[in-house]
Amino acid sequence: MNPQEEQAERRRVTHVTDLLHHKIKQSQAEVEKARAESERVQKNYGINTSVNYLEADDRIETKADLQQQRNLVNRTVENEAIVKKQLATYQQLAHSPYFGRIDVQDPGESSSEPLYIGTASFMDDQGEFLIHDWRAPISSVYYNGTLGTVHYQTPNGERTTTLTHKRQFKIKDGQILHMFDTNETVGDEMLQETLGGKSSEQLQNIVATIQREQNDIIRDVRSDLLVVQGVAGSGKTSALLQRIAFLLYHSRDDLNANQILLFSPNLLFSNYIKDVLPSLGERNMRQVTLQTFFAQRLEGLQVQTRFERYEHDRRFSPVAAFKASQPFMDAISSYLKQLTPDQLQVAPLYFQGEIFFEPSEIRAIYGHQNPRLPLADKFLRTKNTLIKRLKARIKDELGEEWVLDALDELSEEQYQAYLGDTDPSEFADFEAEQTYVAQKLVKDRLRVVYDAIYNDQFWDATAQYLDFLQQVDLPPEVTATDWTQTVQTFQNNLEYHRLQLVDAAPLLFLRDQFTGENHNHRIKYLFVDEVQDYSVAELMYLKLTFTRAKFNLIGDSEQALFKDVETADALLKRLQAALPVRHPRLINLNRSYRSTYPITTLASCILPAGDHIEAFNRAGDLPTYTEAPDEQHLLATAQHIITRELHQHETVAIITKTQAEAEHVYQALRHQFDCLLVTDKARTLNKAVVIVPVYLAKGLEFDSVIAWDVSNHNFPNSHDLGILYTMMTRAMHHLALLSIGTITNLIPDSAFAQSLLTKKSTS
Ligand SMILES: Nc1ncnc2c1ncn2[C@@H]1O[C@H](COP(=O)(O)OP(=O)(O)OP(=O)(O)O)[C@@H](O)[C@H]1O
Repeated sequence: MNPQEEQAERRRVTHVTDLLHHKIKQSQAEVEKARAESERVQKNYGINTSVNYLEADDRIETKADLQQQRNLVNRTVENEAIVKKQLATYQQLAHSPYFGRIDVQDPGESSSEPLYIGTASFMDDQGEFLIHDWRAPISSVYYNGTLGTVHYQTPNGERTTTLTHKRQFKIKDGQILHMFDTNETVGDEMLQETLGGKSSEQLQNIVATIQREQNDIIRDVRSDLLVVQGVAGSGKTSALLQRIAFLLYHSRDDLNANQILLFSPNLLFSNYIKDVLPSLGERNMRQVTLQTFFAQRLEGLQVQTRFERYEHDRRFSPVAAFKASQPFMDAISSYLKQLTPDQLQVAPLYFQGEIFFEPSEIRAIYGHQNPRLPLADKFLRTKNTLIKRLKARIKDELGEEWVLDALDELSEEQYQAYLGDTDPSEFADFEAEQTYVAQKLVKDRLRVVYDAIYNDQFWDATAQYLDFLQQVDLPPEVTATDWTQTVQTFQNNLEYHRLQLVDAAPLLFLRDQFTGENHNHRIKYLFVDEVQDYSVAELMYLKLTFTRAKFNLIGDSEQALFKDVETADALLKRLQAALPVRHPRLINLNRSYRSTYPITTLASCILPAGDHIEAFNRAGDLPTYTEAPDEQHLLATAQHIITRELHQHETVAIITKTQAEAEHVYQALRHQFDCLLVTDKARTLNKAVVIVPVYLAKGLEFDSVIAWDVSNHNFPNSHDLGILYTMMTRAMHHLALLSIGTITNLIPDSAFAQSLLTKKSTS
C-alpha cells in the first residue's frame, strides 16, 4: 500500500470517528429526552390508576383511558430502548468503526466502489453508507471471496459482482494499528495476531476474521438440520454465536432472541459465552442445560446428571448403548401404536379416600376410541370423556350424605362466597338456593378429581415405560440377564424417586408421544453445543418437543466423553435417520485455531484418524511430559510449572480426569497458590490457577494447561481417547502432560509424535 493511500485511510477513519462522536452527542441528548418523557408518562399513569372508581360510567371511561395510557407507557419505554441501543451502537463503532474494506464493481459500472465493513451499519446525514453491517448480503463477499468475479445471496436471489480489492484493518480507539491488502478470504496475518493473544475470561466475537467455512455455517438460512462437525478449537461455538447474530439480523421482523434456545453443557460455559452477542449489538438467546430441561419436565423425580453419569457410571455397556439408540426409541413408538386397552397402565382416581374412576372404566373409555386416531387424539378424547363423566357425577353427588354434612359445616362467609354475586331473590325458594350452593360446593370439592384428570394422573407413564421395558425385543448384544438387571434397577430407583439419565429421554418420549402434550411451538431455532455428548435418544426427544424448530447440532465426535470416538459421516448418518428432515446439511470444520501448531499436531496424533485435522500455523513451545515416580514428585513438578507459567500467562489450568482427582490436587496446592476448584455449581473462573475436571472444561480454553496424571494406569485404553483429546486441546499456548509412572500408551511412541514432545524430569 503506498503512503498516500495509507494517509487517505487514516483520514477516513478520523472523519468517520468524528461523525460518530457527533452522533453520540446527539444520541445522548435523545436518550435523556426519551428517559424524561417515559418518566413523565409513567408518573401520569400512576396518578391516573388511582382515580375514582365509584360511578359505573366513570369506570368505563377510566378503563378506556387507562388502556390508552398503558399504550403510551409502552411506546415511550420502547422508544427509550431504541435510542439507547442506537447510542450503544455508535459508542461501539467509535471505538473500532470497521475492520474490512471491499472494492466492488457491479456489471455495467465503469469503476469500483469501496465499501467498509463493521459490526453495525452507519450512514451519514445524506443517507450514504459509511459502514456496512457485517451481516448485510454484500458483506459476505468480504469473507468468502477472493479477487475476481464473486457471487453473493440477497433476499432477491443471487447477485454477481467483481471484487477488485480487499483490505483489512485493526482499529483501536479510533486509530489504525494495522492495515494490509489481501487476496485471500480473510488473511492469516490478522488471525495470527488475534490468536496469539492471551485467553480471556469470556469468549470473544470473531467478526473481523470469520473464515470461509465458518461463514457458510453463519449464513445458512435453508437447512432445517444443520450438523457442524468440527475438530477441537475450530471455532464451532464462535460460529454458532455469530450465526445467531446473523439470524437475528436476517429475520429481524419475525425472529427474536427468545425464540432461539441453546442447550449448553454447563453453567460455566453459559457464562463463558454470554458477552459475544451483546458485543455484536444483539440480545442473548435463551440457554438451558439438559439437566435443567429434564428436571423441569420430570418434576418429582431426581434425574441423574450428566456429571454424575460421567463420574460414577461411565460404562460403555450394551444396555446403555441400546437405551440411547434410535431402535430403542422406534420400539417405543411401535409399542405405543399397538398398545391394547388392557396394557394401559392406568391409575385409579380417588375422591375422599374412595375410588372415583375405576381403572376398568378408564381402560374401557380408551378402548372405545377409534383405533385409527393418532395416539394423542385418543388420549385427549379419553381425557375429555372423563371430564364429561365427572361433570355428570356432580348431579349424582348432590343428594349424598357428605354434601349435606358439608353444607351444614359451612360458615356464613363460606356460604356467601358460594353464592357470590347472585341475588338471593333470584331463587324460587330456600331449597333452590341450597341446591345452588350445594352444586357449587360439589364442583369445588371435586376440583381435585378434575385437576387429577387435567394433569393426566389417570395414566401412569412410568408404569407404562416399565411395561415397555419388560417386553421389548433385545438386540443380540444385550443379554436377558443384563436386561432383567436394568429393569430391576429402574424399579428400585423409582422407589427413591430417582431416574438414571439413560432412561430420562425414552421415558419422556413415551409420555409425550402418548399424550401429545408438553410440546414447544415457540422456539424457531434450536442449537445444541457439544452434541457428541447427547444420545440419539435425547435428540429424538428434543425433536419431538420442539415441533417448529430448525435444528443446529454442533460438536466434535472426537471429544466424546460417553462413547467411543466416531467418524463425522457415521454421526451424520445416525442423526439423519433419527431426525428426518427435508434439508439436512453437514459442514465439517477441520482447521483448528485455538492451540499452537505443536499442540494441535500432537493432539491429532493420538486420534486413530486425526490426519484431517489441520493445525493453524502458529508457533509455540513443544508440549512437555514428565513421568514421576509418585504423587509427591508430581505435585512438586506441577508447582514448579505453575510458578513458571504465571510469569508468562494469565491463566493456568490443571485438568483432571475426575472430580475426586481435582479435589485431591486442590487440597495439595491450595496453600501454595490462590487457586479455584471448579465444581458443577461453578459459574465463573475468576482465579489465575484453576483445577478443573475435564467434564467441566468442555468448550473452554486456557493459556496454559497441565494435564493431570495421564498415565497408563489412568488412561488404559481407547475408551479414554475422547477425554485425553479434550484435555490436551484446551491449551492455547502451553501444554504439560504429567503422569505417575509411565505415560499413557494413547500417546503414540512414533518418531513423529515423539518429535512433538519434550521429556522433562521431575522437580
Ligand atoms: N475465525 C476466527 N477468528 C479468530 N479467532 C477464532 C476464529 N475461529 C476460532 N477462533 C478462536 O479459536 C478458539 C476456539 O474457538 P471455539 O471455542 O469457538 O472452538 P470450538 O470448535 O467450539 O472448540 P472446542 O470444540 O474445542 O471447545 C477461540 O479462542 C476462538 O476465538
